[in-house]
Amino acid sequence: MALIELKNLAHSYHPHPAGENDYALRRMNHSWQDGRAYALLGPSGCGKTTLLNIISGLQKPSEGQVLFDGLEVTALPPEQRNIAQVFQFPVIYDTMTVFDNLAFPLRNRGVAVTQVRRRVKEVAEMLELSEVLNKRAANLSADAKQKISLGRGLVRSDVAAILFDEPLTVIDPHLKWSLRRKLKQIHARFKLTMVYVTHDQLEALTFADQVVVMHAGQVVQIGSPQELFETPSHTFVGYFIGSPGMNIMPCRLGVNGVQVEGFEIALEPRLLQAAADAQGNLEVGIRPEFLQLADTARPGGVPVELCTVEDLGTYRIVTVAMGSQQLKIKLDEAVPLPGGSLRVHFPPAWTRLYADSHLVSGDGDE
Ligand SMILES: Nc1ncnc2c1ncn2[C@@H]1O[C@H](COP(=O)(O)OP(=O)(O)OP(=O)(O)O)[C@@H](O)[C@H]1O
Repeated sequence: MALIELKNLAHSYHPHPAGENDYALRRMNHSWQDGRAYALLGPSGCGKTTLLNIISGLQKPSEGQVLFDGLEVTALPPEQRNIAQVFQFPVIYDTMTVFDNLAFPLRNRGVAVTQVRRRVKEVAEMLELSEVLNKRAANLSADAKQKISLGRGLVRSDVAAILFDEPLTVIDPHLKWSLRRKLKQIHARFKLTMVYVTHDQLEALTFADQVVVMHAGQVVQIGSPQELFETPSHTFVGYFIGSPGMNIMPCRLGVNGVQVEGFEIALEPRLLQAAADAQGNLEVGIRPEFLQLADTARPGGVPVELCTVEDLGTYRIVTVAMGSQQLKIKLDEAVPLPGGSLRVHFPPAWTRLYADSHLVSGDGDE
């Protein structure tokens, strides 16, 4: 498995790009660690497939380099990159048995018969294909065929990386859940370098230990699911991750924090100085999970009007109006909805500040 480095990488499908908007991928520099599972997550058209194809060699970037373990592979085709790929739709040999399909990538490389058998059995067991190993692939369901495709991707242990392009698209929703978990277990067991493209946040957050969030041809954050949730480094990550997404409101600097429509929202003291130095349009952000709703008996907070309460089983989404702004609050079903006049409290530890969409950090590294 390999360390993947992207150096000054950019790609435009235009022969003569005139400006940033002509780039499907804007200039980026990243190192993706050996043995980790990365998910490329973002909405349609943000450049995920372009980036995956550049890593696999299906697409040559118009600028920059791709390195595997320090060796440049930018101009090499996929077959010379020692990678495995799994696509949206099954790529298998219908006339072969499941065993022969799984064995194919190993036999192709002259792996010894006993080793082929051992590895095929191991992968088949993990993907629950053991029962059908001797059946012809042609007679199986679409789900089973895609599992074979996944197995063919996972069967070699000597590949630099395994690249997945929305591999669970054709899978039945019920099975999707178990396959996502399986892939995670397989990763934990074999420590494979995996890059997985998806537009589904649940898929990315369950599968990956590092999620690469993309927006308009740029990587806006690489982090663990927890980091993306707790400290989105870009407002796009705040909106895109979480359900509902982060509450984000325009604000200006106040005395002990920021002001939104004349109401003061406190910031942590270490963030205050950075806030004073920040340039650009300021916005304050907080996740619906961290806002607290109270009645007037609790001192402090910002007065709000109740708009709607959506009951979603184990929790409720409460929408309140704070002046002309609307805020979403996620309340556990066990927490009673306060009555009378309502106030919302913004815990400073969970209140984030953004300048021109980028996180203002109070850690002195901004
Ligand atoms: N072969 C191509 N020629 C010209 N433009 C392209 C080509 N392939 C992709 N694009 C454009 O590049 C941008 C990024 O596309 P890409 O397919 O990489 O995004 P994506 O995030 O994978 O989206 P999706 O999930 O819809 O596949 C889009 O604006 C797309 O229209």
